[in-house]
Amino acid sequence: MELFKYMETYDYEQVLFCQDKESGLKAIIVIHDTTLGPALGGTRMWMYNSEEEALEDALRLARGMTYKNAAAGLNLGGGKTVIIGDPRKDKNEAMFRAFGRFIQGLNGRYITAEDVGTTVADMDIIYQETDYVTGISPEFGSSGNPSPATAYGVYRGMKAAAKEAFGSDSLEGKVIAVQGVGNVAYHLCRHLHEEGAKLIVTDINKEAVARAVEEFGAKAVDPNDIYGVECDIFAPCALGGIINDQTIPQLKAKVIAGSANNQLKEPRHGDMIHEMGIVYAPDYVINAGGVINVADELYGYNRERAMKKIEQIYDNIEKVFAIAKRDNIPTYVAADRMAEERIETMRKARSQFLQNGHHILSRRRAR
Ligand SMILES: NC(=O)C1=CN([C@@H]2O[C@H](COP(=O)(O)OP(=O)(O)OC[C@H]3O[C@@H](n4cnc5c(N)ncnc54)[C@H](O)[C@@H]3O)[C@@H](O)[C@H]2O)C=CC1
Ligand SMILES: CC(C)CC(=O)C(=O)O
Repeated sequence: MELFKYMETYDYEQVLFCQDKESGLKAIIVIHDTTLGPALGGTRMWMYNSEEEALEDALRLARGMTYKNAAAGLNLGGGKTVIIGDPRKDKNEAMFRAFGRFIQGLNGRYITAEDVGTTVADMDIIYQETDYVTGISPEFGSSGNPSPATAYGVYRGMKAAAKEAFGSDSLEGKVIAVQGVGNVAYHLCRHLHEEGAKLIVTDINKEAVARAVEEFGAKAVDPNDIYGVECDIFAPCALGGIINDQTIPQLKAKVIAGSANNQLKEPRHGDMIHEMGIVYAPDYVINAGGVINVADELYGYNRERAMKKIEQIYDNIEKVFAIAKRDNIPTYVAADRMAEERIETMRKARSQFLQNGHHILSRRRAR
């Protein structure tokens, strides 16, 4: 990859490569855009096949956070970290302490939290070295694991998408195929089960599948079979890139609504599902519950306030559908438009010189 060319094309601000030999830390922090405020986005730990693959993932995820935070109405920019390694084997305290020091060095330009492969316990270690971490333990007055909040937001957004596709937002009796039943989807399945939906689940982790079968009466299928199952709604809740040339022809669902980041392999796949009449709830709009929850920590965490904002994901998804209809465009383009409009409006509103500029982190420091 020609990194600077790529950064220029998509307006990335900063890419940092961090290594610490003793602990084995190999991390890439990407800050995409800080127009709205400091960049907030989680840290993913994953067994990438190459450094190139890790860099590409970090770049895509960071840009997604700019759009996610803007669309959610947060005063935050977009960033993300990937740590190269196996989260089951390669973690150690020194690694997250070293990583925390790199974040502290950015002096608030980037704030981290959990993502795939990292946990509240990891964030607590990072917190030993930096103020700029969220999703830490409730004992520190924080919001803890963001996954239940993400799941609730996806549930709300899925209801809005169901209303668009079926004329009612009730999920009772709807058949919902869930790909990946990890941290987020476990809680999502609980909401869906409570509302009377019928669940079909898959995961490469057999224990996760067994839990969903036992607790929610879900039917299990093999990972490769999930795309083609007869269902009303497909909920991608594992990794990205799963709406692609191979999977689209298999889809039977009328709605795609799930937590995974970067669900469309390429933008043209968003066009393809649009032409098929599938109602697509754009990933970064529907899965913003977690970031809304952890962002509330910056004001002094208030669960009620955070949940109220997460409820609004229903309205945000409706807004996206309205823009898509108004401008006759696919929903993924409508979501980008909504986010870009907010960034541009705020860029203009905040363009005049201010001696002692105020931003979200100055509130945190004042406490
Ligand atoms: N945790 C959160 O609050 C947020 C998560 N997300 C996104 O949601 C997705 C899920 O996140 P988490 O639940 O936290 O991760 P997780 O790692 O707990 O769950 C993902 C599950 O997908 C399974 N999986 C992986 N590859 C699979 C495959 N090919 N087929 C079937 N299952 C597969 C894994 O075994 C795991 O159980 C990720 O894309 C993440 O970036 C987005 C916003 C917030
Ligand atoms: C706090 C996290 C849930 C934020 C993030 O990285 C995401 O939404 O993907």
